[in-house]
Amino acid sequence: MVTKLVIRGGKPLYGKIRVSGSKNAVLPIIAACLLPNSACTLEDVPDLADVHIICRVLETLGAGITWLNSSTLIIEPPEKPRTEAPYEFVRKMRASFLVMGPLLARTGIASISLPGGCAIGSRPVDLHLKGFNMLGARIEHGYGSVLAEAGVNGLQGEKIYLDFPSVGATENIMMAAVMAKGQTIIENAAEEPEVVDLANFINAMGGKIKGAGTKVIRINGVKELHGVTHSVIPDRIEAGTYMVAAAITGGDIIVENVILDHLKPVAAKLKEMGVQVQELENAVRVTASEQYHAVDIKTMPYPGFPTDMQPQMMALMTVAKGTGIITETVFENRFMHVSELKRMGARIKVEGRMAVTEGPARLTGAYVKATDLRAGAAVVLAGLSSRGETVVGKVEHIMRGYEKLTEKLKSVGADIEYRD
Ligand SMILES: CC(=O)N[C@H]1[C@@H](OP(=O)(O)OP(=O)(O)OC[C@H]2O[C@@H](n3ccc(=O)[nH]c3=O)[C@H](O)[C@@H]2O)O[C@H](CO)[C@@H](O)[C@@H]1O
Ligand SMILES: C=C(OP(=O)(O)O)C(=O)O
Repeated sequence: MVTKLVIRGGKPLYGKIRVSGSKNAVLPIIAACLLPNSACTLEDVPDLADVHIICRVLETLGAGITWLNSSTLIIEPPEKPRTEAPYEFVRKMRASFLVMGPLLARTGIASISLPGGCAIGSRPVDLHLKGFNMLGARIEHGYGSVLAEAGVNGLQGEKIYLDFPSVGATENIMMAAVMAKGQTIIENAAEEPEVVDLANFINAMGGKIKGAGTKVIRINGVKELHGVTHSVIPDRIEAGTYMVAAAITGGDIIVENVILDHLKPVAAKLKEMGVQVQELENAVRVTASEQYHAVDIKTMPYPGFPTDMQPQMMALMTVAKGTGIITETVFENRFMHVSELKRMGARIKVEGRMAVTEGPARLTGAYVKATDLRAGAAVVLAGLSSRGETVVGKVEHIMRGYEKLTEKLKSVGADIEYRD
């Protein structure tokens, strides 16, 4: 079993990398495959640990899963889904909780283990449950699980205001409401591109969702949905990570299969630091400069700067000149990478939700660990630009979100490999 990544850094990366389909778009889309009355085909599905987990969850609920090839998936919905998603899966991946909305829509009842917190925060699901409750489901907690049950009349459309534009709550409520009676309005909804991809998928199946990508989403309930073929959007966070790889190694990479519109805040901050970012057709070229300047970054819900790119940008900031302030507003504990980057020579101080970087630091290889997915990406990026050898432990976190990471990086000249 693979347990670590070994990187011999200091090489500028040159060439082309193709970005895979989005992890965070495909997970809710796979959950939504429980909704229609016939099979769906999903294209550009990334071959990732998280994708295999959600597929196992669907199989447990009675769905049929067939891989046509490494990126095409056929999902046959169960005629009568089972209604329980056990802890075994939810423990491994919080996004398993996204089957609750579709199960409620299909069967009127769902029992899912409560996902605990994780390395980046406590991550409650209160907003998901509040939404289900407003649609008429009774919510009961017990034995580490949550049971949601619609009354005899099924779910009823309602106006739901989210206290925070939660991505998962918006998606889960949208999926629950798609076959409810009447109209559901989600106010202060998440505007992330992954929410839009899910809405497009559901609409192609016959759903009636308007406004996805804005703060107000209107869903008119329909009686049933039918299977379709859908191509998943490119992964904006994977793209952003490779953009930083070009910059931090002093290289020049064309990142292909990119919707640059989804990466506006990342591209803007890279340019502000002095990185050259050139838009191409469905691609972006990122060319390094001699010296970068530190900037201030504040993570926000979309279209703000994505929290999922914060650790990678912090890695780049450590080699930039001057003082930069990174403020994390989305998750309360997303600075686990700081101590790992410091082991590599970075100068960073954390004060509450702010991290202050001082640079430029000359990074050196070290033994570090991937404390979570994007923290792992940050230490890989730092390792690629460091002198000497970096060994990254706990790579299972990285494998959750980066398809063919070593192959892609090797193809642009990196010296990197997974090891047992
Ligand atoms: C699989 C997936 O798509 N994951 C993404 C999704 O996670 P996820 O959907 O879990 O993120 P949310 O937008 O829900 O969470 C944002 C904040 O809201 C809080 N919250 C959320 C729900 C709730 O019921 N109550 C509550 O308080 C969370 O604790 C967190 O502090 O969006 C995050 C924010 O862009 C990304 O970092 C994750 O990569
Ligand atoms: C935090 C992330 O994912 P998840 O919500 O699945 O933990 C991420 O993709 O960076």
